[in-house]
Amino acid sequence: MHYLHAALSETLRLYPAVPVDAKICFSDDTLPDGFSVNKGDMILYVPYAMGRMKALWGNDAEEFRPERWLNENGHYQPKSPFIFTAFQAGPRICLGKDFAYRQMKIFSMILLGSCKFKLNDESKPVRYKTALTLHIEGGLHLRVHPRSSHEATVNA
Ligand code: HEM
Repeated sequence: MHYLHAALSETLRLYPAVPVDAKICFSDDTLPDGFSVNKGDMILYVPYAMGRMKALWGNDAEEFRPERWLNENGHYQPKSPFIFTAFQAGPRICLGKDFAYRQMKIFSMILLGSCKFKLNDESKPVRYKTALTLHIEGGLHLRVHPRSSHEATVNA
């Protein structure tokens, strides 16, 4: 379960469901790095870009590597929500975060435990379309094969 939690976090790090998020300043302020903002300014933070920054994730930032979330005992280690911003951070952090992880785990276990998924066309690159939420351009076309009962038991 630790590895699955890590794999889901790694997926959201590289492909955050909310890739860009806007805020409006309520008052004039100075950010921690000295940058000044004025009342009414719109500020954007970009989880899609932050999830790929080498300064935050190291030189392998663009690699899908769930192990980066695990300690030496294979236990999941959460990152600061100010670094892993897929669910936002601070007092307005996503209220459904734990519920979302639970849903994703239940779906992954049921689907991956009973079926194998392959891209319909391995030669066709999967492209993303950034909008309010992250979409796959044209959808993701898959071939789904049921696992044999033996495989399902071994992998359970
Ligand atoms: C992978 C799934 C999800 C992701 C990536 C996600 C991400 C986010 C983000 C980025 C925000 C901040 C939006 C903003 O204020 O600008 C947010 C807010 C929120 N989310 Fe989620 N969310 C997910 C699933 C859910 C689920 C399943 C629920 C409810 C069951 C939920 C309930 C909420 C609520 C109520 C807020 C508003 C919190 C507030 O403004 O105080 N989310 N979410």
